Amino acid sequence: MMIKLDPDRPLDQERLLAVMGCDADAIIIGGTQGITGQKINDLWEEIKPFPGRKIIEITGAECLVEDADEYWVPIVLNSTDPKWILGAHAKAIQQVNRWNGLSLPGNVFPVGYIVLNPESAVAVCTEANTQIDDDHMTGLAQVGHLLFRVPWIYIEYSGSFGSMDRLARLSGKIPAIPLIYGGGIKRGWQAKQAAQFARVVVVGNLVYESENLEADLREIRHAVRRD
Ligand SMILES: CC(C)=CCC/C(C)=C/CC/C(C)=C/CC/C(C)=C/CC/C(C)=C/CC/C(C)=C/CC/C(C)=C/COP(=O)(O)OP(=O)(O)O
Ligand SMILES: O=P(O)(O)OC[C@@H](O)CO
Repeated sequence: MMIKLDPDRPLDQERLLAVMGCDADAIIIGGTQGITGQKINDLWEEIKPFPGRKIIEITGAECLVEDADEYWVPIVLNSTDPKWILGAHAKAIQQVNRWNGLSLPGNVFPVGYIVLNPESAVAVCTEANTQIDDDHMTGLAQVGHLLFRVPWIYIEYSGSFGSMDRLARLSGKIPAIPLIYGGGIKRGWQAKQAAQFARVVVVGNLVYESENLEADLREIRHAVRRD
């Protein structure tokens, strides 16, 4: 289980402690809307003192904070606008080159998103084609992982619990491709289903909406535990 924190949403101390104490495999900082360097920095400073793996999802040059364990760079494989596949990246990397020379640190990894909830901000922002059929989705995952060598394919239903039948069919066709699932995980049974087909399950909105976050995260953690 990984937890995605949104720099654009306030997180009180109690929630922060529940997140940092729930034995997540990693904490990801990332989001689509209202992201500024200041907000990323503020959240980073809050989570930095805690042990555990911390990942920054880079959606622009302003997201660069130092000392993260990993930096994930999203590529929206089903975007209809090349900007979100490589255009924004080409611009941002030139800016990074100016600060950091021509090489990228070894802990920067692309992540191939397939965005499937048409109502989500990320689908709207990237003009994702969310109406793809199973074969198309499989092809995108294969191109991402086998051809572009993207280490992770992220099945993104952000804001809604997605189709586990689809996820099962996808993972059945391409069992060797490491999948991340995110979207609408609120209960243990949902996380357990998703974890049957995806190596990583991501929890997002629940962090801000749960009325008993510590217990909810414990339930989800327990549901996805593989040992
Ligand atoms: C020294 C040092 C720190 C070095 C680091 C160097 C480094 C990391 C260099 C990277 C350089 C590089 C190539 C950067 C590219 C940056 C860039 C412009 C990427 C574009 C990313 C992209 C496709 C963005 C659009 C889509 C998007 C926002 C994806 C984010 C992930 C996502 C699905 C979020 C969902 O958010 P959420 O808010 O939960 O959901 P809603 O949709 O409901 O809002
Ligand atoms: O906020 P939720 O719907 O849990 O989604 C989590 C994550 O996949 C968002 O990128």
